Amino acid sequence: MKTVFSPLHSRRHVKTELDGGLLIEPHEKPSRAETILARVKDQALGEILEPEEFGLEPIRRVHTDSYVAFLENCWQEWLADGKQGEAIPVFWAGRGMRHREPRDIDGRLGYYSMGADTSISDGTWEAARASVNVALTGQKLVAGGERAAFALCRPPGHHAHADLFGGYCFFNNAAIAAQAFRDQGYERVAVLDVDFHHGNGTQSIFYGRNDVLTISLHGDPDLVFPHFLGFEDETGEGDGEGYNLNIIYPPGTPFSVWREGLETACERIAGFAPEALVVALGVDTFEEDPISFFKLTSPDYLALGRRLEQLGLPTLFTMEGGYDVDAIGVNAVNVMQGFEGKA
Ligand SMILES: NCCCCCC(=O)NO
Ligand SMILES: [Mg+2]
Ligand SMILES: [Zn+2]
Repeated sequence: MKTVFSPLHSRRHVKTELDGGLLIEPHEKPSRAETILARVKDQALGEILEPEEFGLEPIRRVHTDSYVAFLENCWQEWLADGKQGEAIPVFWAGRGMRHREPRDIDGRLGYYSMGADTSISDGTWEAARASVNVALTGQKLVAGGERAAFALCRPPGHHAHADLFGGYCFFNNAAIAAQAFRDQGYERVAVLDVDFHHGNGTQSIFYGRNDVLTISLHGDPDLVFPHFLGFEDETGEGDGEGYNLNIIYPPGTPFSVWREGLETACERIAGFAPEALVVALGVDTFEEDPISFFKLTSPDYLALGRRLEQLGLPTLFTMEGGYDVDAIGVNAVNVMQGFEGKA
């Protein structure tokens, strides 16, 4: 299987993450991608390619122009406002307030975000753009005939809405790739999110549509991020009614239980009969993940990959979460090797 990787991921190098009232070293750190890349090489998974440049048009097929412009200029606006630290949203429109775009950078940061966990600094824009190019290069490989490709995306994307960043995400790499398939004539595309967290961004982007089926297995949002979306009664709206599926599990869920949800998801995908599959691959479902509460083990990711291959679909994997850096390489590459038949 080919892997797409961009050294530009390292331009995303924020030093802070607001967590528990402290500014901690971000969980979403450069070593995540480097560790996965090292495992890809160690396992000789296949050729490693740098991404092509696809420009802003594919991004604008999913994200609003104003949001794209905000992300491009945010850091400079923050500096121009005389701020000393990294850009962190702190003000949002609460209930009864107005959802309008302010001119002040503090207001704009809140207007375009869903939380304060995702600091911005120089290079965030470049890294987020490169991550989209990684996903789109993987999509091009699959559209060009590869059975599957691994888009080693960093920063991740599945929490990003059309005009919201957060959960360490800026551009929704999986959604942009799914839309690229659609724009290239694929009638139906499925996005399966196996990250521990709900793919709220992906859900929201396609919520009213029946050409892209969105499914996510995740920890109960009553207990974890994104907190305010991802419940099982969210099944789509309008033409999209029935084309969104959320499968929720409690703390301590092992693979033996989680795989039942995977089976439900696979059956729904088979019934939808898509022409391509995008897998938003987070491995924060791992038993040792520092911010999650499922109990998957490293061999389980081999079984996950094998099950996904049995769908028989052209498949693009976009890297999402996973924060046990010691294990992230084995776990992510196990999915690819399981897909390719490794026991
Ligand atoms: N800081 C709150 C948790 C952010 C979730 C990040 C993630 O892994 N999403 O898939
Ligand atoms: Mg998920
Ligand atoms: Zn996650």
